[in-house]
Amino acid sequence: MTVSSAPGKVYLFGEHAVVYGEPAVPCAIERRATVSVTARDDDHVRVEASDLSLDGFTVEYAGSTDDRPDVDVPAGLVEAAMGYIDAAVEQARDAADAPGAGFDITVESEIPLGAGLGSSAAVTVAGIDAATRELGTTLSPEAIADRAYRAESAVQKGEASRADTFCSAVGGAVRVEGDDCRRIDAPDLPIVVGFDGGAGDTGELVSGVRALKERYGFAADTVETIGDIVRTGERLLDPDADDSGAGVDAADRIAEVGDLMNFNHGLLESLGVSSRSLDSMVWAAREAGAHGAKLTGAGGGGCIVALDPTPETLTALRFTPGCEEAFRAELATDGVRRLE
Ligand SMILES: Nc1ncnc2c1ncn2[C@@H]1O[C@H](COP(=O)(O)OP(=O)(O)OP(=O)(O)O)[C@@H](O)[C@H]1O
Ligand SMILES: C[C@@](O)(CCO)CC(=O)[O-]
Ligand SMILES: [Mg+2]
Repeated sequence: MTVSSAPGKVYLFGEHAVVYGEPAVPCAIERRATVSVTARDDDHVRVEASDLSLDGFTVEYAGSTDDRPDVDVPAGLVEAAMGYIDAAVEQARDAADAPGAGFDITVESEIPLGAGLGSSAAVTVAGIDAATRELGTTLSPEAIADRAYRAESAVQKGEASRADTFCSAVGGAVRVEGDDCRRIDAPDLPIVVGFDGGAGDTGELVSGVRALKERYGFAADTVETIGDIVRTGERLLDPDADDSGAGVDAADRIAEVGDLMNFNHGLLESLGVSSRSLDSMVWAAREAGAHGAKLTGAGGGGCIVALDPTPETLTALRFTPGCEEAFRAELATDGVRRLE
């Protein structure tokens, strides 16, 4: 058996705009998906993903193409839910030049699904890494990132950037602009996450932004302005990379990163990807004294990210109607981790 894990992420800034070639800065967080893979004698794929919940159903299923799960859920839903694992298996078979390889796969995850914390990227990255190693091929984190991007892109019908998968594969804070992906130095950030218990559909939300952008010039400008926020923010995170932020006190720089996150949230809201519960968690964090707060990931529901070194935001979120869970998130310095 081969076991790999990969982290989820929050976006400090840049989601959605990154799909159109603007830069984005996601940060990996210590919430992981763990995938265990054992090669089979035949070409079947059996998947156990017990925390996969589909509109209120929790299913445990087996089979990739032939023996689909025996549950009372429409086949299309299961197909959609299994897409990332199927795509990861395809990438691993291709990388190891073993088109007929079969696997028993178990997925365990601490990352809520569809909530903006990159569960799909983490499952895909860990799945590709474990399955390729099980077949005797070891890829670099960058090669895993590239294959995971191709897998996510296929499932999301081309509506994906490299940001989530690169961040999950290499860990830390990263900067992604088109095909240019790199790790960046970032200070230790006091990250707090609020989760409304809900989810958004990444593909649908991305299409919504695309439609607005095609219809209105000012929506296209909004996407470009998000890029400007990222270009300003990255100089604050890593003043050594560019001396425009040098000489500014570290605490002041983190406070300014918070201002930029607030600005970024407003623009995401105007692009139609926020929700009432995300907005109310953002406001709860701001009123509690957070440096800044914004939705993270595709939006529509799910998580917000705030910066606050004090316990105030965490406490306020826990008392905010609509917030189901709030936690402090450690930056994950490791990306994909090889456990067995
Ligand atoms: N534990 C898991 N087991 C199996 N599949 C999972 C698991 N976690 C996530 N997935 C897959 O990822 C899908 C969710 O991906 P989606 O991109 O919609 O949200 P996300 O990655 O959590 O958030 P975002 O992309 O906004 O950061 C699930 O529907 C499922 O197909
Ligand atoms: C909305 C989006 O920018 C981030 C989802 O976590 C989509 C993507 O980059 O693939
Ligand atoms: Mg995703």
